[in-house]
Amino acid sequence: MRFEGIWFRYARRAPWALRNAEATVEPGSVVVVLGHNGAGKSTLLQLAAGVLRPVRGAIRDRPAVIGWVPERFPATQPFSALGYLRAMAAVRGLGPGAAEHWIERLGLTAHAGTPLGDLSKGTAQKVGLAQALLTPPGLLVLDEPWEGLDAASRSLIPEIVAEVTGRGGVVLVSDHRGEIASLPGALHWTVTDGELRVTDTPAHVPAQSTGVPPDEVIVEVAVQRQDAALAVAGLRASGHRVLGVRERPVPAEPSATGSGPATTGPATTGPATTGPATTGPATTGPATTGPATTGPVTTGPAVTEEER
Ligand SMILES: Nc1ncnc2c1ncn2[C@@H]1O[C@H](COP(=O)(O)OP(=O)(O)OP(=O)(O)O)[C@@H](O)[C@H]1O
Repeated sequence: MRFEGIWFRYARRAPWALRNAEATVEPGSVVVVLGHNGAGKSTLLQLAAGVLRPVRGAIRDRPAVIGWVPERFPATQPFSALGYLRAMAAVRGLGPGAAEHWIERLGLTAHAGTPLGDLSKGTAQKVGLAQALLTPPGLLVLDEPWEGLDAASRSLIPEIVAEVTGRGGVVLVSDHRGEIASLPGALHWTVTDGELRVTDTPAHVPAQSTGVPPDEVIVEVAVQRQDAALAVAGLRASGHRVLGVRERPVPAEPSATGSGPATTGPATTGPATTGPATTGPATTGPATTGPATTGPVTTGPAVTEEER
């Protein structure tokens, strides 16, 4: 997925909330978007999700299925938690059981019958997360997902992130609380006063930060694009940890840090996997492309004017 020269502002003469953002994110990657309050993180994430449209520039190769969890889940609708998720599942053409699965998985059973408006912030946040996951997303956008979650629930986020990237999906997540440490291997983008900098590319992620202990090695393999999800699942089933899925090999010599595409180099290559043994054919970069079909929530999309 590529951000090509994205400019955005909320009104015709308002200051630019995002200026000329350029970046590329490869299939199977996690990007943590860092920055101060008001820097433009949520704006960038909403553009990524297709909730906002760029005033200038374009987002290319966005996965077809998008899950978006906004910073604040809009809990003002006349549904119970389960009723809401069932309605969202029905909208997406899912059979019975999808809502119940996520109610159980996210520990929401005790709140299934509670009206959305009566849920605590953290519980409402989990309902927001559940709706984004009803259909497995190729792009999952999480705006401050840890906000309001208790210690026991926080580990859900890395688990879910790993599941999405393991299928070759992309996860963009904003973080101003320093929870980034729980997402080893994540890339870092920093937004400062509307300017996006890619502060960590795959070539710059030290092996240590991918959480590879000394008794493990990283094995890079390439597989056919269409086999990626299966290969990732196979590697996991064999007890290996899949660190990522990407389109291109990491350059031998790290290039300079700075803004611009997250990776460079010719196409192909699979993800890095770790484990005691080398596996056979393995993983790689699926890249679902196509139009953005945001799947989530309840607030109406804030679509802006074409050009201001
Ligand atoms: N709906 C809106 N209408 C007008 N201006 C907005 C709107 N949403 C955000 N802004 C402005 O756009 C700029 C970027 O805001 P944004 O919410 O993207 O920042 P952020 O980095 O996500 O901040 P935080 O960490 O506080 O959530 C800010 O100046 C903000 O005031």
